Amino acid sequence: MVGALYIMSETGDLCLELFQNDPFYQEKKKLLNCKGLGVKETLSQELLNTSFEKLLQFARIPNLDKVEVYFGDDACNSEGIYSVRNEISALSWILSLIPAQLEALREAVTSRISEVVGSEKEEARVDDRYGCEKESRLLEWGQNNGVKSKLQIAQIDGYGRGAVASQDLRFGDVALEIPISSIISEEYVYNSDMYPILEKIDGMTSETMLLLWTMRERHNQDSKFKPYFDSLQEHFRTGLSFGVDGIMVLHGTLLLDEIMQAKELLRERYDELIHHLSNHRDIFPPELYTWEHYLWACELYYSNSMQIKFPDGKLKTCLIPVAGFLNHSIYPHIVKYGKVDSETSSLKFPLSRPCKKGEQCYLSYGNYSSSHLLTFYGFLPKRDNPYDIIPLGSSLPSLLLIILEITSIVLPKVVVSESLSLADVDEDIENEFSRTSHMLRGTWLSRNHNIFHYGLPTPLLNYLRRAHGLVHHSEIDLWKNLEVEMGVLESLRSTFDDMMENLKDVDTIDRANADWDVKMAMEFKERQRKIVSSILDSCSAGIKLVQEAIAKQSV
Ligand SMILES: C[S@@+](CC[C@H](N)C(=O)[O-])C[C@H]1O[C@@H](n2cnc3c(N)ncnc32)[C@H](O)[C@@H]1O
Repeated sequence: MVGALYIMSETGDLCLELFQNDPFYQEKKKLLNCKGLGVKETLSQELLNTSFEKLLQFARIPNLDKVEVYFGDDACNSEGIYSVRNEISALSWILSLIPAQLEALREAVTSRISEVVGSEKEEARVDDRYGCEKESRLLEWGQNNGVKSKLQIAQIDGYGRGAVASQDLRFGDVALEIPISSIISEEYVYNSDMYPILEKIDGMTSETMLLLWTMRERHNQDSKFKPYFDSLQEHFRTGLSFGVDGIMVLHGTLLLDEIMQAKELLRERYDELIHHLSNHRDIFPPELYTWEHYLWACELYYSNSMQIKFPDGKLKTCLIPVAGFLNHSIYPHIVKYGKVDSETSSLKFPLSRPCKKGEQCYLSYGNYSSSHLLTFYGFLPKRDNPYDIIPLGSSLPSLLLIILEITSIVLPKVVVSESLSLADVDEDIENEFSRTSHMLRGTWLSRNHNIFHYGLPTPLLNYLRRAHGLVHHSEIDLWKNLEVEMGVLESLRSTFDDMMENLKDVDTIDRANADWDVKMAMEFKERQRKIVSSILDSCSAGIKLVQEAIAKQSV
């Protein structure tokens, strides 16, 4: 629940409200205020059909996620759209809450959903040479086991297998429905001979039990899920399977450490598990529990499992036959799918935006960065990923060091607008993002490159200004302290200059003939370079703007 939208019974007016328990309540309140809106708004009954724009403006804000809140209004396009994801969430949120009697309004929202997406349509290039026999067998199994589908499975260029709409699908249509009985969940472990052994192992989680069950069940010729296991890939190509050459290419990126640490952790866990299972060879045959098989199962769960809420309220990690063919997109069709419908005892995948016959139907795996998608899913999104952020925290010690150095060498100089009391200042500081949650991303995603913005995120700039001793409350304070602005931009530029230096490739690799992991690592590094280079360009352009302003002031 991101906020409320309800009809007042006495007047029939529509009420909109941002909930106080929203984790970004203060930031969202500010964003609403910037648009001339309050945290509670009422749209009168008579004006309802004409005040659609106001309704949408409001609805976007409760539906912003952490990254969108952080980059704020600077990332909006000229029509006020923050992102396709946010726009779809806002529109489907409105649609899910406005009552049937407001027919004209419902129609306006539905038609806007199709418009948002109109520009994001992607043709699926189906590779007809691939027979899809295993996939057809799984679909047939699905049909016999109560799966209802409006999707076809095909081999799609650049995606492996994928799901294509077999008819025009509209907002709200259920593309896929899977009965609970066809979902692989922890229940199968509890009913197996493994459970009495596994439950006695300290720290054993239901996820690990299910993983160990899967490793054996995959080879069971009589398994209820045989067509599903047969349809899975022999090898997953995720970051966890990167070879030495691929890893070497990642030198200079934060991803290198992430992958190395993830692999080390998995190896440690495997060694511990094997130690426990070695006394039960009849139930855990050693040939099925090798490191290679364990890594395969981990990659299967990372790239194919879903977290599903069951009617008992429990969140369970599941493997979902047929739904496992849905690929991810930054502009997904299916966003809300994580809850079993207790009336039908099935999991439904409804559309949040239309999908035409023949188009690939995409799911949202989550708002993940490309480094996460590469490590755990083994792909990079086709287009710019707005979640490709460079976090400023423990993973970026050099920048933090500079920030801390700045804090300790510059004498605190507090600039407060006359009209503000000290209490206002404290509240303002507390409401900012905490030091550890600052981030940067490609500055081409911002439309504000003016002085004091530079395409860089405002919360970070404000944090750095404060580290330079400047607490400001209006642009006038910034104009009066242009030397602080200069210091902020120069320290950022110097940090990212170092980062760029580390991202340079030492050797030239023959990309066309390189292995899959080397190619992917090169592509990832190239994207990192593009982001860092845009930050450097913004710093340089900003420094020029500030220099010009200083020169003008001194005339
Ligand atoms: C749940 S499966 C989807 C079906 C998968 N394509 C297959 O052939 O089995 C997830 C895997 O699909 C691939 N995938 C998902 N989304 C993708 C995308 N946008 N681009 C490329 N590959 C994608 C990745 O290999 C990922 O690990």
